[in-house]
Order: sequence, then C-alpha cells, then structure tokens
Amino acid sequence: MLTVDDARARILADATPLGAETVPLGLARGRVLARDVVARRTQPPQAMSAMDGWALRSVDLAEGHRTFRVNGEARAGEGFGGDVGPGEAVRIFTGAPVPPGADLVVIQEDTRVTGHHDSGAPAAVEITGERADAEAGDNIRPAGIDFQTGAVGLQAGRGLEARAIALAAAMGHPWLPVHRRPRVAILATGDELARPGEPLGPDAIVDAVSPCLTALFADAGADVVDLGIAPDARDRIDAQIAAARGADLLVTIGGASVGDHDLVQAALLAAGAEIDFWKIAMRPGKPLMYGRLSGMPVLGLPGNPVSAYVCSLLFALPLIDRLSGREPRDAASERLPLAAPVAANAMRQHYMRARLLRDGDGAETVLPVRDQDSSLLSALADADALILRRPHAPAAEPGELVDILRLDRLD
Ligand SMILES: Nc1nc2c(c(=O)[nH]1)N[C@H]1C(S)=C(S)[C@@H](COP(=O)(O)OP(=O)(O)OC[C@H]3O[C@@H](n4cnc5c(N)ncnc54)[C@H](O)[C@@H]3O)O[C@H]1N2
Ligand code: MOO
Repeated sequence: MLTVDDARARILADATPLGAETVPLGLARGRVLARDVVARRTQPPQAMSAMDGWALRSVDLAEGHRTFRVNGEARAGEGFGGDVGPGEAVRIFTGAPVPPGADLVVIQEDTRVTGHHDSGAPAAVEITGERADAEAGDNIRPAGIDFQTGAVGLQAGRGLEARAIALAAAMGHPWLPVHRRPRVAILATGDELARPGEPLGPDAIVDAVSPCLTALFADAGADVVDLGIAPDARDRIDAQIAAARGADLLVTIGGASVGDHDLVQAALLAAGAEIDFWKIAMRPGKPLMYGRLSGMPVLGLPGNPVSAYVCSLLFALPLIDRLSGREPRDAASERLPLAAPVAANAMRQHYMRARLLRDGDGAETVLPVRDQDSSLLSALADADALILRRPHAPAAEPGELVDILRLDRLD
C-alpha cells in the first residue's frame, strides 16, 4: 500500500496554481500574488520631516548660530515653496517636504520662539537644547528611502496579509493580480444521511462531514460548492458527479470502501475518471482515493467522519494551498512525552487522537484518547493533537517521546 508521504507527493505532483484574476485591495486579504508588485512611485517622493520642529542648515549650527530668522512654514501636503538661506529656519511638521537649502530638522522641544510677527506667526527661533551632536540629515527621511519607482515590493507567490496590502497600496496599486480561489465541490454519499436538523428515521445519521469540510476548505481560501447528499444509487451519484464539472477539485465523502453499496469509484470511472491510487497505509483513512476527471483532481474520502477529517488535513488542504498559489502546508510535527502507554503499531501510519496535558510547571505531555474508533466525533472535538505513529513503531511507555501534530495549527 502507498505510504502517506507518497500519496501526498502524488496528489501535489500534477497540481499547479490556478490562473490569475484582478481583485481590489479590499478583497485581497488571504489571496496569493500571481505577479510581482512593482512600485509605481517613489516613497517618500521627496525628503520629508520625521518630526515637528524647525528646518535649517547644519552648517549654521556648526558655525555656532543659535538664533534663526523664521521665513515660513512647511506642513504635510503643502511645502514651503522657497529655499532656506543662511541664518534662516522654516517651521516644519511631521510629513512635510523639507525645503531646499535645509538639511536638518531640530525638534521643537529643543527650541524656543523668541519673536513674533504682527500676525502672531513666529519671527525668530532660538535653539535651546544641546545641539553639539546635530548632523545633516537629522530627523529627515530622504527621498526614496522606503522604495523607489520600479522596485519589486512583493514577489509573485507572496500571501497577502494586511502589511503586504499596505505596501502594495503605498506603491500605487488599487487592485492586485492574484491566483483564483479554488472552487471545491463536496459530495456526500449514503442512503443513511440527512442534513443537520432534518427529521431522522431510526436508520439515519446526520451528515456531519460536509459542514466540517466546508469549514476547513473555506478557511483555506476555497469557494466551496456543496453538492448535497447523493443516495447509494449509481444514477444519483452519476448525476451529482456531472454537476461537479467546472470545479477545480471534487471531494467525495463515503462509498469509498469495498462494500456492495460503495459506488463512488465505479461512478467516477464511468464518468471517465482516471484513478491514480486507492487505499493507502494510513489509519484512519485507508480507503482514500485520488484521481482526475477531465483534468479536475478528485479526492474520494472515506465516510467515517474522523477519517474524512484527517485525510482532509493531510491531503485536501495542501492541495487547496497549491491550487491557490501557496506553498502546500506541511503537517510539521514536534515531539512530546507520552502520558500513557501506546501499543505497537501495525503497518498503517496511525494518526491517534490525543489530548495535551500541562503539569504544574507548564510542561506538556500527550494522552491518547481511549477509543480510537474513526466514527467518534466527540473524541475528535475533545482532541488537541494527533499522535503520529509510523508504520511498525514499537510499543511506547509513558515519558517516551512521540511525534505530534497540533490540531489548532492545522484546521
Ligand atoms: N470489509 C471492509 N470493510 C471496511 C473497510 C475494509 O477495508 N474492509 N474499511 C473500513 C474503513 S477503514 C473505513 S474508513 C470505512 C470507509 O468506508 P466508506 O468510505 O465506504 O464509507 P461509508 O461506508 O459510506 O461510511 C462509513 C461510515 O461513515 C458514515 N458516514 C458516511 N458519510 C458520512 C457523513 N457525510 N457524515 C457522517 N457520517 C458519515 C457511514 O454512515 C458509516 O458509518 O469502511 C470500513 N469498512
Ligand atoms: O481508515 Mo478507516 O478510516 O480506519 O476508519
């Protein structure tokens, strides 16, 4: 049987990022750039003051001048308009262009206005602070110090968080080229299934997996199309598979195993799908199936809810990442000591549901839940982590280190 790693590699091998579309900045959060973002402008466009104070010439200070004639004002959005000459100062505010001639801003806390015009505007200013260390450039942001026209600010493949959006905006881009969001169709199968809240017969259970996958996939950036529940009848499954056309990924739930009513694979084959693999060395999740239908990847998940969930974490989410233009997430593991013994593992890589315990010193240990049945949603909801047991791993005692995956980092 195929290993988990090989299955992941096969699924990702022929998946490529979807094409580009243009979205306004306000909708760009979480998307992935399809092309580099190049600055359309220089920032700051000219030298700007970083402080409120007085713009003057450093050479005057070096020559011992302490009192300056005030010849105007520069504010953010409106420069002074003239030059600063010897013995002159311009009142300046944070974000204002530094007038030509001035090469230094003295902060206002180090000064005192010593004379006023009739209008009340300052006429003279004295430097009161110790300015021995004043240097040309003090409190001035040079033109282009942030970025210059033509600079690549953000590279293709970059995920767009708030700070990347800020840079793109500052570079003069009201909209951005991003990879299209994957359209993911979900199809549940099974005569026994009903929607949450629907009246249930004695043989029925609620389709808990579709809402679970919808949440997982939407959070990963997919546009989810829920195709509903197909009963275990070929014509109905055929019809719903046909309805998936146009999606970028079809995920089926259930009907993947070997029972007489497990019809999904036959329906896919009849629709022209090529099955790449079926069944992998994994627990839960053995009957996982992967193939392509007219170029669209198809993941056939086992119906047991825990199996469908774990398979989604390990295979569907990385595939959605790749289609979205993102680096496929890897289930990075860490090692923690066991809080209870675990038995030797058989040939399937086992993802055991487990709880993280914290002792008085804050040290963590990991406790496998008692019943690892893949139908148990309450145990899954209680779990904080999966213990990763490699094929044929020997039994392990409390205190021994095991690999774990934290669920809050995955889902
Ligand atoms: N003889 C064998 N029987 C089974 C094998 C096997 O190798 N030989 N594999 C077992 C394993 S492992 C799994 S996992 C399941 C997978 O079965 P299917 O994918 O065919 O799924 P179903 O039979 O349709 O359902 C299994 C189970 O899950 C419930 N289910 C299905 N869909 C949903 C849903 N959307 N929400 C909630 N629960 C769902 C369904 O009622 C069944 O109880 O097969 C084993 N059998
Ligand atoms: O693989 Mo099944 O998913 O063990 O329950």
